[in-house]
Amino acid sequence: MSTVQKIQVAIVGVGLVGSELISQLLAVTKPSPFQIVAVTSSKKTLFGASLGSDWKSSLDGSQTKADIPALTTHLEGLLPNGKVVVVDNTSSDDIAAFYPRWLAAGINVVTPNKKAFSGELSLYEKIVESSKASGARFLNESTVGAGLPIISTLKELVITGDEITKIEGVFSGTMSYIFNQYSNGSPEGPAFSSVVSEAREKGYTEPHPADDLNGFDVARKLTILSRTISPSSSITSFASVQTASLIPAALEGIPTGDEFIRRLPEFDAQFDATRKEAAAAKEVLRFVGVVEPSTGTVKAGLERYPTSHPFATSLGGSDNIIMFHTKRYGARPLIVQGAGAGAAVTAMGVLGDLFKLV
Ligand SMILES: NC(=O)C1=CN([C@@H]2O[C@H](COP(=O)(O)OP(=O)(O)OC[C@H]3O[C@@H](n4cnc5c(N)ncnc54)[C@H](OP(=O)(O)O)[C@@H]3O)[C@@H](O)[C@H]2O)C=CC1
Ligand SMILES: N[C@@H](CC=O)C(=O)O
Ligand code: NA
Repeated sequence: MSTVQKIQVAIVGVGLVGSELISQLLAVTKPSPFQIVAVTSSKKTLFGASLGSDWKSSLDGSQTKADIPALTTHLEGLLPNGKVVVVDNTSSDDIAAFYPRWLAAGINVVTPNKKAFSGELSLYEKIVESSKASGARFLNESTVGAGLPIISTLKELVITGDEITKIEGVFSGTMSYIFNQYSNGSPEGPAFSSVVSEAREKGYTEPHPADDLNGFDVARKLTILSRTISPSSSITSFASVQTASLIPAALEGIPTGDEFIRRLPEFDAQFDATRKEAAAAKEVLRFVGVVEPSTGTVKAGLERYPTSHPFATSLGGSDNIIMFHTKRYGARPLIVQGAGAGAAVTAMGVLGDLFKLV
């Protein structure tokens, strides 16, 4: 009788999403197709195939320092036993830079980290080439819309020959939460800084919330979508996306999220004036993104919508709403909506990608 080989999973990054992913992996119905072979924080690594719910204390007690090149060598040694996958749950450029090496070696990559797919085109091209050469896959569903089926839907539209005319929507769970709370047509409401803090406490923001408020997180998602439509998309990096930042000039470049959040209340009056202006016109504020391949338009910014518009009436919590306008779907776009941030839904998207390797 042949034994089914388990997929050997190495987890890099055990913050909100990484910890939740481990919980979801440990809860997969037995016999699980997965075996966790390594867990790495920014400081330590734990090797071993018998991780249980006490993995955090085991990792804390590990004497093995975090060392990605050493982890890579270890994983290469496991390839003869069956498929190996690295799950990158960091937001690190340094970890993203390892993807071409992993893929070239035959190690699959699954990740919610947007950096590799939205940064310099040369890194993205190396990733695509390395994957093609070895057959190892990179899967990144949770990079856009967290667990919502955005990347998989787009890939299916493209591969079946539909023509994407426009993708538009609310792509940031943080921005969605902030403006759903902050701007509902009334001139009064909570302070801007307080809703930003709430979004952070709920686990929606990037490790540094400025990466959400400057629009870069949305610009990265739009870059990923553009490259998914066409790997030869002309976007050289997310930095070339037309993006309107919400960060007051005096708060640019603040190194830590804590200090950024502490100083934000200084600018509440400025944001309040924008809310009042919108309310006076019976409009709400929403941070939206657009990709229009035919014109090469890729842009993200704060827009005003009538209080009757679906962006005003149908969004709650951290909802994303993404509308795919295509030739086949004609005048009525294909719409995907739901929570677009948070540990549970993001880890679910990552786990869903892992199942695609089974
Ligand atoms: N939260 C969400 O709703 C969503 C998140 N994502 C993406 O998921 C990823 C993780 O987000 P989240 O869990 O919220 O962020 P966290 O900040 O909670 O977790 C990130 C973790 O990565 C660790 N880390 C950083 N560098 C390294 C390294 N070199 N080696 C190993 N570990 C490292 C950090 O450790 P340390 O603290 O020690 O530096 C931290 O624990 C990000 O890329 C984010 O953009 C995507 C969709 C939604
Ligand atoms: N910070 C991001 C997390 C998901 O990508 C967001 O708010 O959407
Ligand atoms: Na998604």
